[in-house]
Amino acid sequence: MISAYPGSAVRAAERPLLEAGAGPELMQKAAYGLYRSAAALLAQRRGRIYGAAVVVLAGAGNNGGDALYAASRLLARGAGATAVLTSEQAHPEALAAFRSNGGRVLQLRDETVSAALALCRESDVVLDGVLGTGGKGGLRSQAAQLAVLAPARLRRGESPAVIACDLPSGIDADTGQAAGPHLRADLTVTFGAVKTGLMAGPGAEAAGEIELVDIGIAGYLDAPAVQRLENRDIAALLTEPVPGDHKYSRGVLGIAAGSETYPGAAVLATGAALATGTGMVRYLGPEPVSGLIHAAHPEAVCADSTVPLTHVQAWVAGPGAGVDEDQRRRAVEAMASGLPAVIDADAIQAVEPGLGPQVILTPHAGEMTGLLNSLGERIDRPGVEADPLTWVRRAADLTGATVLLKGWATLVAAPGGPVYSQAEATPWLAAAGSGDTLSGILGALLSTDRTGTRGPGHYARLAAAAASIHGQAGRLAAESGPVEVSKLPEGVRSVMADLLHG
Ligand SMILES: NC(=O)C1=CN([C@@H]2O[C@H](COP(=O)(O)OP(=O)(O)OC[C@H]3O[C@@H](n4cnc5c(N)ncnc54)[C@H](OP(=O)(O)O)[C@@H]3O)[C@@H](O)[C@H]2O)[C@@H](O)CC1
Ligand SMILES: [K+]
Repeated sequence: MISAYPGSAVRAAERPLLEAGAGPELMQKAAYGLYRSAAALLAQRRGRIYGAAVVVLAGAGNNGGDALYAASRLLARGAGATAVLTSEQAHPEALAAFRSNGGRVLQLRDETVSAALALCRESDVVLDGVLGTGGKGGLRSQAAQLAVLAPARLRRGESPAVIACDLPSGIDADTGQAAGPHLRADLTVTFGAVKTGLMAGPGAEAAGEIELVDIGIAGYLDAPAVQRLENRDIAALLTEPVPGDHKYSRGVLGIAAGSETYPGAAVLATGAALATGTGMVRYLGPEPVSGLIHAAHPEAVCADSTVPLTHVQAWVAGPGAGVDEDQRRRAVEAMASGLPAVIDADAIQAVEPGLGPQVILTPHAGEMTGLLNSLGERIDRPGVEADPLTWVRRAADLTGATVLLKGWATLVAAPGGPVYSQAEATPWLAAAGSGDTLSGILGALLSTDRTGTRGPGHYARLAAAAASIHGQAGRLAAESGPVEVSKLPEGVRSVMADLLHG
């Protein structure tokens, strides 16, 4: 499990150590961690550090100090380095160490911006030390013009790789908001604790991979604000069939999805649920959709029945339901059933406050905007996308349901409880039908759930697990070309096999 803390909490945890005079020691630990990550990346990209071209973007504060000390160590290994100073001040001791190891310095001014950008583009690695947890707002003045730098991951492996020191400059360390122009990275090397701003919204996109450097403050931190499940956490949430099980004891998933207008959503949700592993799928919906499901998945049991008359352990309602009134009624009944229920897509419009955490709403940003406005908030879609951490918490608190907000980092909030962030997905999953498969995966996990723990956040953890399985399946599929959503269940089966037996 990865635990994340607001930048303000990390600063508070550092305070007693700083007051005890340990600031320089903490900075050396941070800088050494950054140096090691940069050295590993350079060794991987070009075989050796000797002769590498390094650019340090250094702001006025300790963040720039970290980056300058890290670059000093690279200079000592034979790299060449230039510091681009984005402020009139720089950390004095770190800059002196950098100069004495042979580093060159370029002061960023209007007339040097293009030279600085050219240096970056010709380098092997850029260390972004403009702003860390002390940054307020986005990049200012000439530094804002550096935001055009594209990390190598966006440019098919070309140089330079960008490494963010603690967090990408211009990103809010608490919320992940970009308060204006900001830098983006291939790798963020973060100190003391992962910041929540790396787990949500623009910050999650800008961070790239995340590496944590222990600087000895973990003991001073309280409970994390955001967590991320790793595969061993997900494996502990899964239930495997045992000898003596039958289809009903394993768990039955009811799916009230699809309509004559959008029949495919029901087929996709059913396929994903079966690939995740459930005892049986009972499908409720119009006859033409049942026919398609039978053709693709003969093991599904289909009926045009109601929710109260159908015996299942969990529900999925909403994908592809469109304006079908019967499917809308089934979604309302599923929410009222007391059973775990995934409420997706069109069914989200039927949400009323007063739900329980066993109801899991799975909106994308557009559906989230509609939901929040129906609950009395005044917010538009860009507002939700800019600060998804705030809004996913708000939606969970307003509805009483668990809320999964899809995105580059998918966020899951339990009402009043923990928040999870999963960022395993690939941009290839931004495709029609992708959300339907996520519903099926989550429905299957809920239907077979026998972990017996129902503490706060239990349903949020299962939803986070589903988001991770979905993302990993997408990545696996993307390895062999563009992702075809109807084939995603094959990837889901592989991911499940690894989780269960890996
Ligand atoms: N504390 C510790 O123990 C350890 C901290 N560590 C490291 O320190 C980092 C925090 O360092 P920090 O507090 O010095 O703040 P930092 O992020 O470098 O920037 C502040 C400077 O920038 C300025 N400034 C603010 N906003 C601005 C903007 N938009 N555009 C331009 N300038 C802006 C601001 O000036 P102001 O505007 O407030 O006058 C101030 O001069 C942390 O992320 C980690 O990397 C590690 O070494 C481990 C030990
Ligand atoms: K930074």
